[in-house]
Amino acid sequence: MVKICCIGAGYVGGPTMAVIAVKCPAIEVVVVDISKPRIDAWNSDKLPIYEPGLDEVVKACRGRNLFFSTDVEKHVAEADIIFVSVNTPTKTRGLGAGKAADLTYWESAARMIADVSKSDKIVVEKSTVPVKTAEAIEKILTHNSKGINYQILSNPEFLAEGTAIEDLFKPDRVLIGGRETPEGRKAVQALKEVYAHWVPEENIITTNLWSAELSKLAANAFLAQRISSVNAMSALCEATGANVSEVSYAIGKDSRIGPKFLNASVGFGGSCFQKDILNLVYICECNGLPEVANYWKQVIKINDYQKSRFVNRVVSSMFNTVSGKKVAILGFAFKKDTGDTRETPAIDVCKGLLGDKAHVSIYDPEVTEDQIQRDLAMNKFDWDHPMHLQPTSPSAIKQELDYQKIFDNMQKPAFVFDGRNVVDAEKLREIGFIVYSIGKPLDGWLKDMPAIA
Ligand SMILES: NC(=O)c1ccc[n+]([C@@H]2O[C@H](COP(=O)([O-])OP(=O)(O)OC[C@H]3O[C@@H](n4cnc5c(N)ncnc54)[C@H](O)[C@@H]3O)[C@@H](O)[C@H]2O)c1
Ligand SMILES: O=c1ccn([C@@H]2O[C@H](COP(=O)(O)OP(=O)(O)O[C@H]3O[C@H](CO)[C@@H](O)[C@H](O)[C@H]3O)[C@@H](O)[C@H]2O)c(=O)[nH]1
Repeated sequence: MVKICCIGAGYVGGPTMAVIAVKCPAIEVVVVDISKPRIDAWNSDKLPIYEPGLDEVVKACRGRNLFFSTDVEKHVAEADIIFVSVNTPTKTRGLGAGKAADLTYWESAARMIADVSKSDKIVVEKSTVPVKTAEAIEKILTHNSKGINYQILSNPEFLAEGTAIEDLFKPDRVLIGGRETPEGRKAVQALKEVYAHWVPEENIITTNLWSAELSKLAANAFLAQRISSVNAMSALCEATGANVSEVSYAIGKDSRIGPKFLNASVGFGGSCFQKDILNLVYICECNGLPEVANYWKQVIKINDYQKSRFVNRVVSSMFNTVSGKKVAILGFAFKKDTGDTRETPAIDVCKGLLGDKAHVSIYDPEVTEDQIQRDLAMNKFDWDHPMHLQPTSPSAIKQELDYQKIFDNMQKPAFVFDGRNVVDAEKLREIGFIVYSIGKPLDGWLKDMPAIA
């Protein structure tokens, strides 16, 4: 029986391994993590992450050929294929701080693999890493190899949160990069055979290591760039009376552009886009390509602009101050169908409003109050380190929450600011609200109160 061990039981490690286990009953899959609470949760009825369809998949194979354990070394030693799916956050200090990927967790996983292995291993990079990381990992492993043969593969993950199970069941493509040597090709083939249990062969792409590593960063950069492009248009729409939804629809009908990822928003969030673009920018700078670095940096600048433009719109429309005013925030995670708050634009919006002394009440059905408190107290980039390294919840910014706000109970004029273009603006206007929708023709009130980002 082939044995797979995945280091890192997070948003990627948990769902990807559960899907491998359910699709390959003859393979034993063990997911290991240094975080005991996380592993306990994977072994309980309340899984540590919320993803539609995940519960069913885990229940179908947990205890059969899918296991979750903190006994990291034992399972790594026994495995034939080791996936490494640990976090690769943005560095907060030292060389490349604020841009480069922090490979501390990756390096310690690699050193541990070198320490405990007694048989040949295929080591798969599942985490998103800078180009050439495989070379560094190879050095760590072979330097301490004790005659063991290691093959490093890059197999980046393209799942999106909220649709992880759907994406894993039917991936647009699976990408596997490996060394162009006989041993490298054999390792690529072994991993290909795992995916071939359910992914059509033509959707499994094989490349060299560096192409696979770079393709992951490039895919995220292209996706984020589309959002920044449409968000940049949304500002122009507001200034001209055009409607961004109509513009998106019209351009998306061009088959060369396509309709997806053209929804204007308060800005993209999530643990990947910003981190991976910053990483790309850093790699460009390190390779003496400042023009290319600046090009991609602009995607993040527009995203920051969009978030502050939204806050400024809120503040300016309420007579240039929200001090003492009650603002209800509906939704805090970075997108629907997830409880993940990493880099959610809601943090920037709430911090902007709190900075102007608003009284903020926040509700999200998938996010705990404790998590929201922690997010609003944390410094930029600190969120993507394992939970046990994060500060515990403070009480300083705790405010009374009130979910009962309806028009009749609100002070007038009453406002709704829609950062996702999800409310029925016309209906709300009929009730009497002043409504701001990103990139849509402005209500008279908002036109008279120009917001400067
Ligand atoms: N979240 C996504 O949607 C997504 C999608 C594609 C790729 N990625 C990439 O996948 C990687 C993991 O992302 P994630 O969202 O799953 O992160 P995560 O923080 O949810 O999970 C990472 C886990 O690794 C564990 N860990 C860290 N060091 C360890 C060690 N030495 N030994 C054992 N366990 C260790 C942590 O405790 C944590 O539980 C990142 O590189 C990310 O960029 C994420
Ligand atoms: O038209 C759109 C589409 C998305 N978003 C926002 O963009 C962010 C990211 O959304 P999405 O890409 O759906 O979720 P992620 O889980 O961050 O997935 C991205 O990041 C993952 C981690 O690398 C990759 O694996 C996925 O392919 C890539 O889509 C969210 O805040 C969305 O609200 C928009 O504002 N407008």
